[in-house]
Amino acid sequence: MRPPTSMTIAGSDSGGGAGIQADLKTFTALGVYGTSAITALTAQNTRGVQAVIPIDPQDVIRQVTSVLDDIPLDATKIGMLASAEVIAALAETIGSRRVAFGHLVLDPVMVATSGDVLLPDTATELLRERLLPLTHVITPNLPEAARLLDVPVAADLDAMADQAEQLRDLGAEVVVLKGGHREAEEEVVDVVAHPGGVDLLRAERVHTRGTHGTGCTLAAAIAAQYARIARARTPGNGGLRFLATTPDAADEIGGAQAPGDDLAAIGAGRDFLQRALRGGAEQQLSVAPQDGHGPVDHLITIARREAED
Ligand SMILES: Nc1ncnc2c1ncn2[C@@H]1O[C@H](COP(=O)(O)OP(=O)(O)OP(=O)(O)O)[C@@H](O)[C@H]1O
Ligand SMILES: Cc1ncc(COP(=O)(O)O)c(N)n1
Repeated sequence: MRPPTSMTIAGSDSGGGAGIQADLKTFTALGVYGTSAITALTAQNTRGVQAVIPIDPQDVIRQVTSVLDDIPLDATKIGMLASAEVIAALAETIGSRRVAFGHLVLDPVMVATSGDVLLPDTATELLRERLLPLTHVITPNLPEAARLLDVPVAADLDAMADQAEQLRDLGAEVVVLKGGHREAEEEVVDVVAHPGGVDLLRAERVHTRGTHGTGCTLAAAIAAQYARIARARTPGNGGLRFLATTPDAADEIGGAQAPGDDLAAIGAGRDFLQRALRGGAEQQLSVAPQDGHGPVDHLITIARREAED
Protein backbone atom coordinates (compact mmCIF):
# COMPACT_ATOMS: atom_id res chain seq x y z
CA MET A 1 0.00 0.00 0.00
CA ARG A 2 1.37 3.40 -0.86
CA PRO A 3 -0.08 6.85 -1.57
CA PRO A 4 0.04 8.44 -5.04
CA THR A 5 3.52 9.87 -5.60
CA SER A 6 5.00 12.63 -7.70
CA MET A 7 8.33 14.37 -8.23
CA THR A 8 8.96 17.99 -9.15
CA ILE A 9 12.18 18.88 -10.98
CA ALA A 10 12.24 22.67 -10.81
CA GLY A 11 13.81 25.81 -9.39
CA SER A 12 13.41 26.99 -5.82
CA ASP A 13 11.39 30.20 -5.27
CA SER A 14 12.36 31.62 -1.87
CA GLY A 15 9.08 33.60 -1.85
CA GLY A 16 7.12 30.36 -1.94
CA GLY A 17 4.74 31.23 -4.79
CA ALA A 18 6.25 29.39 -7.76
CA GLY A 19 8.73 26.59 -8.50
CA ILE A 20 9.46 23.72 -6.10
CA GLN A 21 7.52 25.36 -3.27
CA ALA A 22 4.34 25.83 -5.34
CA ASP A 23 4.63 22.28 -6.65
CA LEU A 24 5.04 20.61 -3.26
CA LYS A 25 2.15 22.61 -1.81
CA THR A 26 -0.02 21.66 -4.78
CA PHE A 27 0.86 17.96 -4.46
CA THR A 28 0.03 18.12 -0.76
CA ALA A 29 -3.23 19.99 -1.30
CA LEU A 30 -4.27 17.23 -3.71
CA GLY A 31 -3.25 14.38 -1.40
CA VAL A 32 -0.15 13.33 -3.35
CA TYR A 33 3.22 12.52 -1.75
CA GLY A 34 5.74 14.96 -3.19
CA THR A 35 9.46 14.51 -3.86
CA SER A 36 11.79 17.04 -5.46
CA ALA A 37 15.00 17.74 -7.35
CA ILE A 38 16.12 21.38 -7.33
CA THR A 39 17.58 22.69 -10.59
CA ALA A 40 18.50 26.21 -9.44
CA LEU A 41 18.05 28.45 -6.43
CA THR A 42 16.37 31.79 -6.89
CA ALA A 43 16.29 34.69 -4.47
CA GLN A 44 12.78 35.76 -5.36
CA ASN A 45 9.69 37.34 -3.90
CA THR A 46 6.37 38.70 -5.21
CA ARG A 47 8.22 41.69 -6.71
CA GLY A 48 10.74 39.83 -8.85
CA VAL A 49 13.83 37.67 -9.05
CA GLN A 50 16.86 39.19 -7.33
CA ALA A 51 19.29 36.33 -8.06
CA VAL A 52 19.52 32.98 -9.82
CA ILE A 53 22.07 30.62 -8.27
CA PRO A 54 22.86 27.63 -10.51
CA ILE A 55 23.12 24.03 -9.35
CA ASP A 56 25.67 21.74 -10.97
CA PRO A 57 23.84 19.49 -13.50
CA GLN A 58 25.34 16.37 -11.94
CA ASP A 59 23.94 17.43 -8.55
CA VAL A 60 20.50 17.77 -10.16
CA ILE A 61 20.85 14.22 -11.50
CA ARG A 62 22.02 12.95 -8.08
CA GLN A 63 18.78 14.20 -6.55
CA VAL A 64 16.68 12.67 -9.34
CA THR A 65 18.33 9.24 -9.20
CA SER A 66 18.24 9.17 -5.41
CA VAL A 67 14.45 9.49 -5.58
CA LEU A 68 14.08 7.09 -8.54
CA ASP A 69 16.19 4.40 -6.84
CA ASP A 70 13.90 4.31 -3.83
CA ILE A 71 10.42 5.68 -4.47
CA PRO A 72 8.13 4.48 -7.29
CA LEU A 73 6.71 7.55 -9.03
CA ASP A 74 3.24 7.89 -10.56
CA ALA A 75 4.00 11.29 -12.14
CA THR A 76 6.73 13.89 -12.58
CA LYS A 77 6.45 17.62 -13.19
CA ILE A 78 9.35 19.50 -14.77
CA GLY A 79 9.57 23.29 -14.45
CA MET A 80 12.47 25.76 -14.55
CA LEU A 81 15.60 24.07 -15.92
CA ALA A 82 17.87 27.13 -15.85
CA SER A 83 20.50 26.02 -18.38
CA ALA A 84 21.26 23.94 -21.47
CA GLU A 85 23.58 21.78 -19.36
CA VAL A 86 20.80 20.80 -16.94
CA ILE A 87 18.45 20.04 -19.88
CA ALA A 88 21.07 17.80 -21.53
CA ALA A 89 21.82 15.88 -18.33
CA LEU A 90 18.15 15.45 -17.51
CA ALA A 91 17.20 14.35 -21.03
CA GLU A 92 19.85 11.63 -20.82
CA THR A 93 18.57 10.35 -17.47
CA ILE A 94 14.92 10.44 -18.52
CA GLY A 95 15.77 8.76 -21.83
CA SER A 96 17.42 5.84 -20.04
CA ARG A 97 14.77 5.43 -17.29
CA ARG A 98 11.65 6.91 -18.88
CA VAL A 99 9.10 4.53 -17.30
CA ALA A 100 10.31 5.27 -13.76
CA PHE A 101 9.17 8.91 -14.04
CA GLY A 102 5.50 8.00 -14.56
CA HIS A 103 3.34 10.56 -16.38
CA LEU A 104 5.68 13.37 -17.36
CA VAL A 105 4.32 16.93 -17.41
CA LEU A 106 6.71 19.60 -18.76
CA ASP A 107 6.13 23.29 -18.08
CA PRO A 108 8.72 24.92 -20.39
CA VAL A 109 9.47 27.84 -18.05
CA MET A 110 11.37 30.59 -19.87
CA VAL A 111 10.44 33.99 -18.39
CA ALA A 112 8.88 34.78 -14.97
CA THR A 113 5.69 36.84 -14.58
CA SER A 114 8.00 39.62 -13.34
CA GLY A 115 9.83 39.57 -16.71
CA ASP A 116 13.01 37.98 -15.35
CA VAL A 117 14.66 35.45 -17.70
CA LEU A 118 14.72 31.92 -16.26
CA LEU A 119 16.10 30.05 -19.31
CA PRO A 120 18.60 31.45 -21.82
CA ASP A 121 17.39 31.64 -25.46
CA THR A 122 20.17 29.28 -26.51
CA ALA A 123 18.67 26.43 -24.45
CA THR A 124 15.33 26.45 -26.32
CA GLU A 125 16.54 24.21 -29.11
CA LEU A 126 17.75 21.56 -26.67
CA LEU A 127 14.44 21.66 -24.82
CA ARG A 128 12.60 21.17 -28.12
CA GLU A 129 14.86 18.46 -29.54
CA ARG A 130 15.74 16.43 -26.45
CA LEU A 131 13.09 16.89 -23.78
CA LEU A 132 9.85 17.53 -25.62
CA PRO A 133 9.73 14.10 -27.31
CA LEU A 134 10.07 12.40 -23.89
CA THR A 135 7.12 14.19 -22.27
CA HIS A 136 3.49 13.17 -22.08
CA VAL A 137 2.07 16.66 -21.54
CA ILE A 138 3.66 20.04 -22.27
CA THR A 139 2.09 23.24 -20.89
CA PRO A 140 3.55 26.31 -22.67
CA ASN A 141 2.12 29.81 -22.32
CA LEU A 142 1.68 31.86 -25.52
CA PRO A 143 5.22 33.32 -25.73
CA GLU A 144 6.79 29.93 -24.85
CA ALA A 145 4.83 28.13 -27.62
CA ALA A 146 5.91 30.81 -30.11
CA ARG A 147 9.54 30.48 -29.07
CA LEU A 148 9.48 26.66 -29.25
CA LEU A 149 8.01 26.81 -32.76
CA ASP A 150 9.96 29.89 -33.84
CA VAL A 151 6.78 31.65 -35.02
CA PRO A 152 4.90 34.82 -33.92
CA VAL A 153 2.72 34.66 -30.77
CA ALA A 154 -0.74 33.25 -31.60
CA ALA A 155 -3.28 36.08 -31.88
CA ASP A 156 -6.54 34.09 -31.71
CA LEU A 157 -7.95 30.70 -30.78
CA ASP A 158 -7.51 29.26 -34.29
CA ALA A 159 -3.82 30.14 -34.24
CA MET A 160 -3.53 28.66 -30.72
CA ALA A 161 -5.11 25.39 -31.90
CA ASP A 162 -2.77 25.33 -34.87
CA GLN A 163 0.32 25.88 -32.69
CA ALA A 164 -0.85 23.27 -30.17
CA GLU A 165 -1.09 20.71 -33.00
CA GLN A 166 2.36 21.72 -34.28
CA LEU A 167 3.81 21.17 -30.80
CA ARG A 168 2.27 17.69 -30.76
CA ASP A 169 4.09 17.01 -34.03
CA LEU A 170 7.36 17.75 -32.18
CA GLY A 171 6.73 14.79 -29.89
CA ALA A 172 4.55 15.64 -26.88
CA GLU A 173 1.42 13.51 -26.80
CA VAL A 174 -0.74 16.21 -25.22
CA VAL A 175 -0.30 20.00 -25.43
CA VAL A 176 -1.99 22.48 -23.09
CA LEU A 177 -1.45 25.90 -24.68
CA LYS A 178 -2.31 28.38 -21.92
CA GLY A 179 -4.17 31.55 -22.77
CA GLY A 180 -3.63 33.59 -19.60
CA HIS A 181 -1.57 36.23 -21.44
CA ARG A 182 -4.49 37.39 -23.65
CA GLU A 183 -5.33 40.09 -21.13
CA ALA A 184 -8.04 41.93 -23.06
CA GLU A 185 -10.38 38.93 -22.80
CA GLU A 186 -12.89 38.43 -19.97
CA GLU A 187 -12.59 34.70 -20.46
CA VAL A 188 -9.34 32.74 -20.18
CA VAL A 189 -9.14 29.92 -22.71
CA ASP A 190 -6.56 27.12 -22.68
CA VAL A 191 -6.33 25.01 -25.83
CA VAL A 192 -5.71 21.29 -25.36
CA ALA A 193 -4.47 19.23 -28.31
CA HIS A 194 -4.53 15.49 -27.60
CA PRO A 195 -4.76 12.22 -29.55
CA GLY A 196 -8.58 12.56 -29.68
CA GLY A 197 -8.60 16.10 -31.14
CA VAL A 198 -8.56 19.69 -29.85
CA ASP A 199 -10.61 20.93 -26.87
CA LEU A 200 -11.04 24.44 -25.47
CA LEU A 201 -11.05 24.83 -21.69
CA ARG A 202 -12.74 28.08 -20.72
CA ALA A 203 -12.74 29.92 -17.37
CA GLU A 204 -13.91 33.30 -16.19
CA ARG A 205 -10.93 35.64 -15.81
CA VAL A 206 -10.07 36.32 -12.15
CA HIS A 207 -9.22 40.00 -11.80
CA THR A 208 -6.19 39.88 -9.55
CA ARG A 209 -2.49 40.73 -9.42
CA GLY A 210 -1.99 37.38 -7.70
CA THR A 211 -0.89 35.37 -10.74
CA HIS A 212 2.66 34.51 -9.68
CA GLY A 213 3.11 30.75 -9.98
CA THR A 214 -0.08 29.99 -11.90
CA GLY A 215 1.83 28.08 -14.59
CA CYS A 216 3.79 26.03 -12.02
CA THR A 217 0.66 25.31 -10.02
CA LEU A 218 -1.29 24.17 -13.09
CA ALA A 219 1.43 21.76 -14.25
CA ALA A 220 1.91 20.40 -10.72
CA ALA A 221 -1.86 19.95 -10.28
CA ILE A 222 -2.09 18.08 -13.60
CA ALA A 223 0.80 15.80 -12.54
CA ALA A 224 -0.91 15.23 -9.18
CA GLN A 225 -4.17 14.30 -10.91
CA TYR A 226 -2.36 11.79 -13.13
CA ALA A 227 -0.79 10.31 -10.00
CA ARG A 228 -4.22 9.98 -8.38
CA ILE A 229 -5.71 8.38 -11.46
CA ALA A 230 -2.75 5.98 -11.80
CA ARG A 231 -3.12 4.94 -8.16
CA ALA A 232 -6.87 4.55 -8.44
CA ARG A 233 -6.41 2.31 -11.48
CA THR A 234 -3.82 0.00 -9.94
CA PRO A 235 -5.84 -3.12 -9.14
CA GLY A 236 -5.86 -4.61 -5.66
CA ASN A 237 -3.31 -2.22 -4.17
CA GLY A 238 -5.43 -1.04 -1.31
CA GLY A 239 -4.01 2.35 -2.15
CA LEU A 240 -7.43 3.93 -2.50
CA ARG A 241 -7.35 4.34 1.26
CA PHE A 242 -4.60 6.88 0.64
CA LEU A 243 -6.55 8.92 -1.87
CA ALA A 244 -7.41 11.97 0.19
CA THR A 245 -10.83 13.32 -0.67
CA THR A 246 -10.38 16.77 -2.12
CA PRO A 247 -12.95 18.79 -4.06
CA ASP A 248 -10.91 18.92 -7.27
CA ALA A 249 -9.87 15.28 -7.48
CA ALA A 250 -9.97 13.32 -10.71
CA ASP A 251 -9.95 9.63 -10.05
CA GLU A 252 -12.10 7.60 -12.32
CA ILE A 253 -11.66 4.09 -11.14
CA GLY A 254 -11.51 0.83 -13.08
CA GLY A 255 -9.69 -0.78 -15.97
CA ALA A 256 -6.42 0.12 -17.57
CA GLN A 257 -5.52 3.57 -18.81
CA ALA A 258 -8.49 5.09 -20.62
CA PRO A 259 -8.63 7.67 -23.44
CA GLY A 260 -10.48 10.17 -21.21
CA ASP A 261 -7.67 10.24 -18.64
CA ASP A 262 -5.81 13.17 -20.20
CA LEU A 263 -8.81 15.47 -20.23
CA ALA A 264 -9.87 14.31 -16.75
CA ALA A 265 -6.42 15.08 -15.30
CA ILE A 266 -6.06 18.40 -17.14
CA GLY A 267 -9.64 19.52 -16.38
CA ALA A 268 -9.33 18.70 -12.67
CA GLY A 269 -5.88 20.30 -12.47
CA ARG A 270 -7.28 23.44 -14.03
CA ASP A 271 -10.29 23.49 -11.66
CA PHE A 272 -7.86 23.38 -8.72
CA LEU A 273 -5.86 26.29 -10.16
CA GLN A 274 -9.01 28.35 -10.72
CA ARG A 275 -10.08 27.92 -7.10
CA ALA A 276 -6.53 28.70 -5.93
CA LEU A 277 -6.54 31.87 -8.08
CA ARG A 278 -9.86 33.02 -6.62
CA GLY A 279 -8.58 32.28 -3.09
CA GLY A 280 -5.33 34.13 -3.78
CA ALA A 281 -7.26 37.20 -4.91
CA GLU A 282 -8.63 37.50 -1.36
CA GLN A 283 -5.34 37.28 0.50
CA GLN A 284 -2.46 39.69 0.93
CA LEU A 285 1.07 38.54 1.72
CA SER A 286 3.43 41.25 0.53
CA VAL A 287 3.86 44.52 2.43
CA ALA A 288 3.66 46.24 -0.98
CA PRO A 289 0.99 44.28 -2.93
CA GLN A 290 0.78 46.86 -5.74
CA ASP A 291 4.48 46.48 -6.57
CA GLY A 292 4.41 42.83 -7.53
CA HIS A 293 2.38 39.70 -8.15
CA GLY A 294 1.19 37.69 -5.17
CA PRO A 295 0.79 33.91 -5.22
CA VAL A 296 -2.32 31.81 -5.69
CA ASP A 297 -3.74 30.16 -2.57
CA HIS A 298 -2.41 26.60 -2.66
CA LEU A 299 -4.09 25.76 0.64
CA ILE A 300 -7.54 26.18 -0.81
CA THR A 301 -8.44 22.52 -0.25
CA ILE A 302 -7.67 22.84 3.44
CA ALA A 303 -10.75 23.90 5.36
CA ARG A 304 -10.37 27.22 7.15
CA ARG A 305 -12.31 28.44 10.15
CA GLU A 306 -15.12 30.90 9.46
CA ALA A 307 -14.37 34.45 10.63
CA GLU A 308 -15.52 35.00 14.21
CA ASP A 309 -16.73 38.58 14.19
N1 LIG B 1 -6.52 36.03 -14.48
C1 LIG B 1 -6.75 34.73 -14.67
N2 LIG B 1 -7.96 34.22 -14.39
C2 LIG B 1 -8.22 32.90 -14.57
N3 LIG B 1 -7.30 32.03 -15.04
C3 LIG B 1 -6.07 32.48 -15.34
C4 LIG B 1 -5.73 33.85 -15.18
N4 LIG B 1 -4.43 34.02 -15.55
C5 LIG B 1 -3.98 32.81 -15.92
N5 LIG B 1 -4.97 31.88 -15.81
C6 LIG B 1 -4.83 30.43 -16.04
O1 LIG B 1 -3.63 30.08 -15.38
C7 LIG B 1 -2.90 29.13 -16.13
C8 LIG B 1 -1.55 29.72 -16.46
O2 LIG B 1 -1.72 30.58 -17.57
P1 LIG B 1 -0.66 31.57 -18.18
O3 LIG B 1 -0.98 31.70 -19.61
O4 LIG B 1 -0.64 32.81 -17.36
O5 LIG B 1 0.68 30.74 -18.01
P2 LIG B 1 2.08 31.16 -17.44
O6 LIG B 1 2.52 32.42 -18.09
O7 LIG B 1 2.97 29.99 -17.59
O8 LIG B 1 1.80 31.38 -15.94
P3 LIG B 1 2.70 32.24 -14.95
O9 LIG B 1 1.87 33.44 -14.60
O10 LIG B 1 2.95 31.36 -13.79
O11 LIG B 1 3.95 32.59 -15.69
C9 LIG B 1 -3.79 28.80 -17.33
O12 LIG B 1 -4.58 27.67 -17.04
C10 LIG B 1 -4.65 30.05 -17.48
O13 LIG B 1 -5.86 29.74 -18.11
C1 LIG C 1 11.69 28.98 -9.57
C2 LIG C 1 10.66 29.52 -10.49
N1 LIG C 1 10.07 28.68 -11.37
C3 LIG C 1 9.12 29.16 -12.20
C4 LIG C 1 8.74 30.46 -12.18
C5 LIG C 1 7.72 30.96 -13.16
O1 LIG C 1 6.54 31.34 -12.51
P1 LIG C 1 5.90 32.76 -12.80
O2 LIG C 1 5.91 32.95 -14.29
O3 LIG C 1 4.53 32.70 -12.27
O4 LIG C 1 6.75 33.79 -12.13
C6 LIG C 1 9.39 31.32 -11.26
N2 LIG C 1 9.09 32.62 -11.18
N3 LIG C 1 10.34 30.81 -10.43
